[in-house]
Amino acid sequence: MPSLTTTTTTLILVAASSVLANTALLNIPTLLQHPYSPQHPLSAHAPWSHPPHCTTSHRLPSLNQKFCIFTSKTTGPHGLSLILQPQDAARATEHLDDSPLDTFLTQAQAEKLFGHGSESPWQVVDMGKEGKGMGVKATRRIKKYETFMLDQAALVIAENIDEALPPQTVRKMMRIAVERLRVPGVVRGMSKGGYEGGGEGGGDRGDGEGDVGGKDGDGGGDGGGKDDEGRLEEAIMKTNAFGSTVADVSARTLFPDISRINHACNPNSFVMFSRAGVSMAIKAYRDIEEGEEISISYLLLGIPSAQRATQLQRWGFTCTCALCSLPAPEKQASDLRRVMIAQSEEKIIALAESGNIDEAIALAHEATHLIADEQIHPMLTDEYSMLAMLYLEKGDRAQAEVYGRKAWSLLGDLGFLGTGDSMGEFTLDRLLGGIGGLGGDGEGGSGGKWRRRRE
Ligand SMILES: C[S@@+](CC[C@H](N)C(=O)[O-])C[C@H]1O[C@@H](n2cnc3c(N)ncnc32)[C@H](O)[C@@H]1O
Repeated sequence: MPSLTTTTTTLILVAASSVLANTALLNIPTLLQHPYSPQHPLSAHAPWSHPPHCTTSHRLPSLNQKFCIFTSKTTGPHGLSLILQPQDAARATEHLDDSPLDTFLTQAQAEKLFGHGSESPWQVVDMGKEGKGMGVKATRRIKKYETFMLDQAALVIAENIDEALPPQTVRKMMRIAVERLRVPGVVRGMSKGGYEGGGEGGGDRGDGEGDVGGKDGDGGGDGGGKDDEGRLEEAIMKTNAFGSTVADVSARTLFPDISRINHACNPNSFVMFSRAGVSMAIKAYRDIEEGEEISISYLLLGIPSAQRATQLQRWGFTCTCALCSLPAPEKQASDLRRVMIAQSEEKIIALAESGNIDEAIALAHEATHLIADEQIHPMLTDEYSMLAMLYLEKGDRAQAEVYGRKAWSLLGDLGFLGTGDSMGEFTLDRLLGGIGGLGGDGEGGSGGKWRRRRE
């Protein structure tokens, strides 16, 4: 099942993790008016607002695995439905109160975005003749590295459910999961190219609270329902969901606002997930002008055009972004640079492992120029970290510090070091310790120490 992927290939040190108690000081935005409450006051199924609706697998090798719909109507702006195995949902409850405000913004940033008199820096608009359906545009100038959009998941579904349950059962569960949200219309409206505002029980199927009445363990099999039941929700998840990890489970996750952002191969923005995987932020890669479309890459940054075209087929459109529309000779040159960047990592590691540190350094510098030419500067975090390691290996600690600092600074700008005070000061040891698998202990290349740990 295709889903959007995050775009960074960087050596991720630590994800945003700070929890700043800043919400009390703010004019709390709608986004946070309904925080998850472990003691759900209205529900006999606390922390859930509905009885879990469960279905058990009759298939090998997932025989007897139970998947249930767990809904908290009061989480986030629209409510949240999880379709997970019960033990995973239980683990997920520990994280559901992760407010995107706390995770992604300092107090000053939150005040700017949501404080008194502030207006949303983005809006969902019909992209008209461009043939992209809806999209998101900036309503004011957005600064490079500004975090300007937050969203909370409305629907999370375990990736492995398709192996355990028949498609019509999965579809029915999606339909019920959406129906149980406080604002089902916010999801259902995504298929019509516009969300008109749902409200309680919005959409065309009512609220559904009494509809399913699913008791835990009802073992409902494929249960009733027309065959086309849930096709709308299935289609929406197919084109709009992000791949993410929730409670250590691979999942498809729907973020109603952020899912409106269209693709560009060299986008102006990128996504960040919260540690819990149920909140998301959009950050600018560069300055964005008022009226400009917000774009993210659905694919890994830096891949050549043929690969991009193949992978984008999953979303059912032909890419016409600036990079895909280059004249043939320029596109070929771009592809060549991208292939060279991709190959450089293995070559640098091979050179380092065989003790050719100067050559490895020269190649890493060359890669930084190619990355700059391709305007995919987030990939520089890898090269700068490599250079820090290589210079350290060479015994040039001063240069190692220079490149280590560049890597640290870029990782911070890209949001990988948390926010505000939680970012901490740069030290080479901290950087290299965070990278883990990269070597550079000054003892020559051996034992695979140059291999990096990828997230
Ligand atoms: C995640 S949704 C984005 C929001 C969507 N445009 C809408 O109306 O809700 C992905 C879908 O948007 C469209 N899309 C996204 N980026 C596009 C692009 N660069 N060119 C054309 N269509 C695009 C495709 O139909 C794709 O399946």
